[in-house]
Amino acid sequence: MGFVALEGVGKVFQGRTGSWEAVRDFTISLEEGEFFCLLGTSGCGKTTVLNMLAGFEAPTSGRILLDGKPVTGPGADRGVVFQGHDSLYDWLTALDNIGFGLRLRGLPRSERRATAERFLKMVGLTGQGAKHPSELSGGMKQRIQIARALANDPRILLMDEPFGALDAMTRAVLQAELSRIWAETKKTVLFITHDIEEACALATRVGVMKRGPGGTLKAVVPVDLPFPRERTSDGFMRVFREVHALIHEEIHGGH
Ligand SMILES: Nc1ncnc2c1ncn2[C@@H]1O[C@H](COP(=O)(O)OP(=O)(O)OP(=O)(O)O)[C@@H](O)[C@H]1O
Repeated sequence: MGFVALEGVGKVFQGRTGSWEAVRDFTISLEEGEFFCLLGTSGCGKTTVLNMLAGFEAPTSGRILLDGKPVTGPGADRGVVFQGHDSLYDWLTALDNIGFGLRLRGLPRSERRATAERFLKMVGLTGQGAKHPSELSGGMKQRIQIARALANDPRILLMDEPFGALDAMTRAVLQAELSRIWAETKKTVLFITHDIEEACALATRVGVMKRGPGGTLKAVVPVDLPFPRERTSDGFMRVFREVHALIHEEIHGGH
């Protein structure tokens, strides 16, 4: 069994207009240290899968195990990074945002500060720690979110389209930074994106989902290319085309 195991996981939401099967029979096993990108068309259930692993939503069928133990709710062993920046606390400085989880865990101020500074540096923002979120650019806020998640030393990083709202240039820079940080920290990452190129640039494996209702894993493509990825290389193009074909079928109705 892998470090993370989703076994026959399903989710049916009960809403005002009836029930909706968001995810059906989703099974995947992730090795420790792997970077798994989950791709799929809008509404196929990607966020629902991530939310269940994060412990924000309970599966209605199947089970989820982290290091052999069932996931029953959120925990410090999982760090979550979202697309928006709303999850940063505006009344705290960037440094205090990074150290927030450490404060909750009761670490002394000096230790918190040293750890927060270390992660501020890791995301390339040394010297910017005294700024508040409203004084930071979108890219900087995403860096702070990543630093905050890492400062808590989670076993796995769960990232839901973290670069989705950024311009193409900032996005490319942050992709490169994340790839470097991943290599440095050896964290396991589950990364959701709509962007095929982003997935092929970052992942050790790309999972493509079938469209909903009842979104499920359709195929897993290993990306056996060295880092940093050369996006114009033949190998990259080959993987890109393979993933693109899988997504294309979902958009255009093939099954
Ligand atoms: N709390 C909820 N109650 C009812 N239905 C929900 C709820 N959350 C999600 N859904 C439905 O489940 C399906 C999957 O949603 P989800 O957000 O997981 O998709 P996604 O693949 O992440 O989409 P996107 O790429 O657009 O963010 C959608 O049809 C959505 O409307």
